[in-house]
Amino acid sequence: MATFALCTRFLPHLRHPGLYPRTYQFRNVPSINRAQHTHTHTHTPRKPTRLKLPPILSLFVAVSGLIYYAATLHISPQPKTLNPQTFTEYILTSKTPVTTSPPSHTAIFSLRPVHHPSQPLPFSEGILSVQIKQPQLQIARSYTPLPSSTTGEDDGALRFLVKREPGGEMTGYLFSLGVEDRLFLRGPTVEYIFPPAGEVDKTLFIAGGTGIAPALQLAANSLAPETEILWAVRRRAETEGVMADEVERLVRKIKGKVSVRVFVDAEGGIRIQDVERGIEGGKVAVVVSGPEGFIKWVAGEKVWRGGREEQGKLGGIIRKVLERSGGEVTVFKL
Ligand SMILES: Cc1cc2nc3c(=O)[nH]c(=O)nc-3n(C[C@H](O)[C@H](O)[C@H](O)COP(=O)(O)OP(=O)(O)OC[C@H]3O[C@@H](n4cnc5c(N)ncnc54)[C@H](O)[C@@H]3O)c2cc1C
Repeated sequence: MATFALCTRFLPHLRHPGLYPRTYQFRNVPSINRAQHTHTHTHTPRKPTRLKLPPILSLFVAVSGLIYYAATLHISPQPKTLNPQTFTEYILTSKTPVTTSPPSHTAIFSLRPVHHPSQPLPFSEGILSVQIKQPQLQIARSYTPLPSSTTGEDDGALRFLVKREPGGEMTGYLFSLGVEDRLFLRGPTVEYIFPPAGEVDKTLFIAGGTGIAPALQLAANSLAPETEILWAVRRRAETEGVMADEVERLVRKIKGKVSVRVFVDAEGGIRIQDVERGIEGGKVAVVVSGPEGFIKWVAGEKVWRGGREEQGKLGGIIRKVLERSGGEVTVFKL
């Protein structure tokens, strides 16, 4: 979430499917969190035996091989359902502004896949994002699916809370689309792996603006016994209308596990005491998500090193709180 200027140009020649064996990718996740399985396999080489074939039979074998190769080119097409390598087709089913009065800069986009997915997305692993393509400019940007609004069968539908950026290349395109228009998505990427059961007593999620989308996704799926969300917004209207419904629905669904507090900038925003109270008592995983400036103010800035975005030093309000009162805390900047 951190970089609103992040831009992924397509490099199709580097995206050979064989190079990406996973059905989803990981980003910004310390490798220590990932299970590594290595197998050692000993093998005694056998003496090679050479097969001698008559010339006519060799020709037959070669031609059959060519025919098989040509045929398999047609029977192994690109996957049709969401995958990290290729873009798959979705249809925009609705585009609902968060509020109409006053008109809001944010809207919830609902998408349905053209091809029914064979398996659900791994929401229980961690916070997932997917990329949406802007076909004219050949760019893609990441967006965070909101938790599912249905309790029935998973039909692969995805919903996104998107803020329209003035002059934004992708959001200008998204907001210009109409219902029934086609979009192209790839992913998912796991942006943050949930701590295993029993590892934390609570998650404190500090979200700015559309950073509420990963906060709700985490609250709906993580194993932490409690999630407290501090949601900072420029205008209260961003938390009303369909977003108020969204938050209320989740709070009802996972009763007692999640609380959401709204902080409006003009009314003072998030204060140091709010963060202090949030990390009191037990082991707390703090996750921060929102625009670059917000992340810097809350937890210090993320840094780019060797073409990769890294966590950077802990700073901002959280550092001040920990220096003042201590605490058993891990911090992750999305
Ligand atoms: C993992 C992840 C998840 C995300 N999830 C969401 C989500 O759920 N919802 C959401 O709304 N966003 C999300 N984002 C942000 C999203 O990916 C886009 O960055 C965002 O929508 C803006 O894209 P854009 O192409 O419209 O804007 P851009 O064209 O990238 O522009 C962004 C802003 O910068 C300004 N700008 C651009 N270039 C310059 C320049 N050279 N000089 C000065 N100003 C400039 C533009 O005017 C605009 O105001 C996520 C990002 C990440 C990395």
